[in-house]
Amino acid sequence: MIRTGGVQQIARGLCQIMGREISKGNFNTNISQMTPRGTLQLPWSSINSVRTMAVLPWPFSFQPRDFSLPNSSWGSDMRRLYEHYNSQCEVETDDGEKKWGVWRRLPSYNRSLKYATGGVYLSKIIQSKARLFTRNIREQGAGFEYVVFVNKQEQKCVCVFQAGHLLEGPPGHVHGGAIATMIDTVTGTHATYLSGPVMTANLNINYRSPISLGSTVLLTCSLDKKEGRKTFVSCQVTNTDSSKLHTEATGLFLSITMGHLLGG
Ligand SMILES: CCCCCCCCCC(=O)SCCNC(=O)CCNC(=O)[C@H](O)C(C)(C)COP(=O)(O)OP(=O)(O)OC[C@H]1O[C@@H](n2cnc3c(N)ncnc32)[C@H](O)[C@@H]1OP(=O)(O)O
Repeated sequence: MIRTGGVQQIARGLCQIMGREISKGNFNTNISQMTPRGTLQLPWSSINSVRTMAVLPWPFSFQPRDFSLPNSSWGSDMRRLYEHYNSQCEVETDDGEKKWGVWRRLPSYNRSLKYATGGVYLSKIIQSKARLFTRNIREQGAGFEYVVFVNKQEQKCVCVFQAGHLLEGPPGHVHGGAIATMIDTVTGTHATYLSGPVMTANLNINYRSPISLGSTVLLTCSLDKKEGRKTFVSCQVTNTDSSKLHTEATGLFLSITMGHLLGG
């Protein structure tokens, strides 16, 4: 039996991951939880044992690894596009003051809810070995390497995605299911950022041209409309200079209460 407080804490954790907070049942953007470098100030920083370990860099600490940060497997296109958007997350005013830019980098963990809630309620809803599907391949560069940036002003988000060798479908090219996974992940993240907790109700995907294994592509998502509990998002997957369309998709996301995930 989950107490109401537990459900609220899980919901709050999910929203903190997305840079939002719950206020009297509404979702409000809360950029005050984000540090100047675009990462989230998460509640576990107040937990003593974690704070003690936080001085050590991953993988030598129990601090969760943020998978959206560059690693040695990233190729030049991936790094260049990361820098391009990351440099617009923070701008310097004429008097040298740092201010938020139009983009935010979203951190990415392999067990978002656990880290967001300190793991207190996680064991009651998912197995201890559960991991986020896109973040469960240990070898860097072998699977899904990606980083998501959101632009609240334009209700737009981009994902820079480098497809590793374990995602092969047709020889030398990326599996359609892996592309669908990334589209679901990024459109779902965008819908969550805009509307709070959602689940995918419908995805329509048109594959226009194959994606070479190992290449970097851009997923660009925009909000089409919101109607009550429904958030409609569209997505284009292109090469890095947007001159070639690989895939296009539309998604419908339904807002849910955390009770929906708990089977309520
Ligand atoms: C922090 C890390 C973020 C990572 C992001 C990862 C994103 C990954 C997202 C996912 O993969 S979610 C997993 C895949 N999705 C599912 O498993 C969802 C399974 N389906 C459900 O749980 C329910 O069907 C759903 C929550 C989607 C809707 O059930 P509800 O009972 O809440 O809604 P209901 O069936 O009453 O429908 C509400 C409205 O939506 C409409 N609707 C529902 N499903 C639809 C559908 N498939 N197509 C079109 N319309 C649909 C429905 O007609 C109705 O329209 P009206 O209000 O206008 O009458």
